[in-house]
Amino acid sequence: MALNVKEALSIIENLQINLNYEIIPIEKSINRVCTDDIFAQYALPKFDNSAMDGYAIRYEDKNNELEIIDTIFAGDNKDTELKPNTCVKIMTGARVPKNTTAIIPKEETKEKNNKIEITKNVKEFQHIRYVGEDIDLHEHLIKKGSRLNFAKITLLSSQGISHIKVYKKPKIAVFASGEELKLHYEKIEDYQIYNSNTPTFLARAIELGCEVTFMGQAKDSVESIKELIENSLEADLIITSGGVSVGDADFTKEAFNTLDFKTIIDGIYIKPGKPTIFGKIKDTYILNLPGNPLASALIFEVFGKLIVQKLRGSRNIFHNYIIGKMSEPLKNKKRTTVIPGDFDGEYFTPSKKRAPGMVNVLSNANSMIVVDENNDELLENDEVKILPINWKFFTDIKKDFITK
Ligand SMILES: Nc1nc2c(c(=O)[nH]1)N[C@H]1C(S)=C(S)[C@@H](COP(=O)(O)OP(=O)(O)OC[C@H]3O[C@@H](n4cnc5c(N)ncnc54)[C@H](O)[C@@H]3O)O[C@H]1N2
Ligand code: MOO
Repeated sequence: MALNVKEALSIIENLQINLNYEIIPIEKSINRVCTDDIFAQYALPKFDNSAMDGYAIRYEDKNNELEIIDTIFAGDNKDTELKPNTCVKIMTGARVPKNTTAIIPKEETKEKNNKIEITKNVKEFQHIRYVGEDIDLHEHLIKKGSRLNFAKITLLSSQGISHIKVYKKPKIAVFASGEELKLHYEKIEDYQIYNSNTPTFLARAIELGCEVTFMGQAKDSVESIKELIENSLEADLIITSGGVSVGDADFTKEAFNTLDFKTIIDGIYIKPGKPTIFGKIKDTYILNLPGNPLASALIFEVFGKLIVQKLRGSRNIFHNYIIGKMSEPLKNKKRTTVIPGDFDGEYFTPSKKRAPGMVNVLSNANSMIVVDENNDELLENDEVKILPINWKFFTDIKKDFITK
């Protein structure tokens, strides 16, 4: 029996998955998910140091002439101590001498005969970077299940962590079925169409951090589909499309059933894409999406992406959204509906053409909204929850992005 959207999402949220891990150099960990919480093993800064090239002084001496008693460079290991009416020439990043309570930038001093005079107001403790003000010792730096990106790599390298334990990339196998389909590099007859779904899911799974295998294309026979499924059982997830509705050539379900397929979801009350099937053979999950290209792509965005997040070991297994406004009104029929569209940073404009069988929709859409079955009309300027699809957030319109 078909499930509603919340029920289907909750099943995905609660999937119990055994994840494998590996240890890799941090430079190679971009977009991977870490298996453990990571805590700081060093405070940062490790020692009180200067934020400016200039002079370390005792604050109470600020109005006096100060004798330069030493010079300290970043990386020096000196234990110089400031005595009354002395100062130390210091470079940015160098450890401050004992008793330092202010750093005076070079350009705020006059130097003559190995002495300095301060020419500007001084605040106590100015330009000193204190131990631990950036990172405390034992601070929780990275949460288990976080995606590693350049900024997390900043943290890891600043701690001298060279290798990190990450979950293995999920293995995704993709194939399609349908006698009318030809692969994009094959010759095509007038009565045939190109298989655009398989390359779509291969590309999307790579974008989402998976390792993909293209398994080929099944013919419309139980035997052929069965062979492809059996060949794909090393994968963590098989994504296939087509053959899920009630047509005479829809053999996918039958092929699954001969292979001890355990159904987890059999249909979701959503439009498009109601005839979606999700299940498992042994340890391999199978997402059988509808053949219609837009329907399958949108179902993948709403449900498939979260399955991938689970398989990646990510802690982020829920959709997030941005609030925007409708740029135009929209009618909704009595079904929870996924509407692709374009969000310009303020307004969401539904894609003009969006029939389930179309291919020319998502290349011009950066996001989607999911409209509740009980909401039969959205008006212009109504607030909506916008979920990202292609979300790099650059635009072809030059905008003034400075907050004034
Ligand atoms: N009598 C009914 N007919 C249909 C129903 C229904 O409830 N009762 N549901 C409709 C809905 S909704 C959908 S969605 C489709 C699902 O069909 P299938 O998943 O069985 O897919 P196919 O019949 O194989 O193909 C549907 C459509 O998509 C094209 N297609 C399939 N695979 C690909 C591919 N890899 N690349 C590009 N295009 C593909 C295929 O040529 C068909 O046009 O069923 C409705 N019918
Ligand atoms: O709901 Mo079907 O999945 O219209 O395309």
